[in-house]
Amino acid sequence: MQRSFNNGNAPSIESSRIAHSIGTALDRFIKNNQDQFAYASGELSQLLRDIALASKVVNREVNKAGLIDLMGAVGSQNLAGDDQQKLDVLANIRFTRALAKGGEVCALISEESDTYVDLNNEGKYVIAIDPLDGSSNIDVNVSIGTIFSIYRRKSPAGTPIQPTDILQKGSDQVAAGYVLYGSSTMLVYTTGHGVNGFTYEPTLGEYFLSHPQLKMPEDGKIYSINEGLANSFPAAVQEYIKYCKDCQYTARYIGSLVADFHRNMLKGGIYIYPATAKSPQGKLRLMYECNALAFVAEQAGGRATNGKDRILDIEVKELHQRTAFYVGSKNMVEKAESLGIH
Ligand SMILES: O=P(O)(O)OC[C@H]1O[C@](O)(COP(=O)(O)O)[C@@H](O)[C@@H]1O
Ligand SMILES: [Mg+2]
Ligand SMILES: [Mg+2]
Repeated sequence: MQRSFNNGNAPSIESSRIAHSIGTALDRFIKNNQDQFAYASGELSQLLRDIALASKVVNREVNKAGLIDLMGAVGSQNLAGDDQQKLDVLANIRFTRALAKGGEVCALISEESDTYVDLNNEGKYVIAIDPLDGSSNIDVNVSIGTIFSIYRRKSPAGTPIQPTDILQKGSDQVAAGYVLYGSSTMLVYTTGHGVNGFTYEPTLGEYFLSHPQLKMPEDGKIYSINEGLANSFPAAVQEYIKYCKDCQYTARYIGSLVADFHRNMLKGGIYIYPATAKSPQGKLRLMYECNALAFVAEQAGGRATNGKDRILDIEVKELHQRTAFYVGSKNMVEKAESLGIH
């Protein structure tokens, strides 16, 4: 299949290089783009390979969750007070094990763990992860995901982990991305040199480049927000929703952040989870949900804010810190900001 990248004009060298890289296996792609990583590329390869490996196992379990008794809750709650689903816990185990075995990670921050977990003290990286995003959709066979942020530790490898290693701002991320377990399974990530998407080929058991250099349209006609909570939204958010309706935009809300974000990145749109009466700080977590998607969004030409600050500039004070989240097409987020969202 030949894709034209510039409306039928003679493809530029860059676009034909990109066109021909479609179908490149993830490992090969990382090797071919070693210059894209500030640190020793072997370490990034290993880290992404560990995340890809765990996601393949989780993907297999997600696909047959109903058959292998992986539906429903385990009876305990995480620190956020969410009922932990069996797949939340299992995905957390799969990623923790794969990253521990890989040896590159010294500390793991997870939605499903109250405190960070020490892995390999010689490791140079800290990872924040939402092992299973969209938990309310697990039992109803709707797309779910995994979200990850990768940081370089600040303290020397082999020394005790310091708070400064853990509580890093989003702008300190060296790589970030997500896995989407949808009609197909995709791994999408950035190392600060654009965003690339890989589709999983289950018979070969490998991810292949399918969406090179993803760009988020600057404008869109889709808005994603849980309007069931509208009565407790700030006035400016209600005003922005009215603006979207007046423009006859399309309302789309899956209820899985990764899936709503991914659609809006491809088609153009805005995802909003504001502060509400129930969650006055917002619902979503800065370290393992918003920072990663904000990095991906900005690298794809989009924008991410809490209404006042750029998400990536927000100081991190605690592991499970929440934030209001407005992310998506640049002009749509700016429009919402111009109405005074906060
Ligand atoms: O049900 P609500 O309040 O609309 O919240 C849905 C949001 O909460 C989340 O499910 C939170 O993530 P987890 O499932 O990882 O806890 C997001 O994926 C989703 O966008
Ligand atoms: Mg989540
Ligand atoms: Mg989760």
